[in-house]
Amino acid sequence: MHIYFCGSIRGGRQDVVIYQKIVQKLQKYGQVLTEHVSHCDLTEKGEDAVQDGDTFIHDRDMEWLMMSDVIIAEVTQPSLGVGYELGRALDMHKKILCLFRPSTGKSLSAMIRGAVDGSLFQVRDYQEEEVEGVLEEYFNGLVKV
Ligand SMILES: O=c1[nH]c(=O)n([C@H]2C[C@H](O)[C@@H](COP(=O)(O)O)O2)cc1CO
Repeated sequence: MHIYFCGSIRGGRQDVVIYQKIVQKLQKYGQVLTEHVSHCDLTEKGEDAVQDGDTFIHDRDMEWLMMSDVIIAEVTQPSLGVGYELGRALDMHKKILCLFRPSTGKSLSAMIRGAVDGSLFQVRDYQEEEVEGVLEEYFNGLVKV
């Protein structure tokens, strides 16, 4: 299974430790194409060492998105890039799970929570310590579909 993980980069790296926890768990279910999003040495400048810069990043990520069977996004830290990825993935009719932590006091964008459709596009509110269980539940549910 190809898994696309979305998390904030230029939007801010405050949640990178949670991204690491999520990616480690996701790797039990398949290949995480965007593993770099969880690397603690990736700063909010982004992958500035990549040749051809932002066009390369965008085109590579869109290709990975197309190849993906499922998209998992941590959406607590708002990110333009993650919002864009989710909109594109929705148009591709991909299975999408957005993870949000209300305990931060933040309010998730209506353009994400309001996109929930009861099947392909899901939002799950969670607490940090629950994240592995939430992912297990989601992937066990996918197997049954
Ligand atoms: O260097 C990068 N590499 C990369 O893969 N991305 C993708 C993956 C992330 O899920 C998302 C983060 O977007 P943003 O940088 O706007 O927070 O965009 C984004 C950047 C920088 O914008």
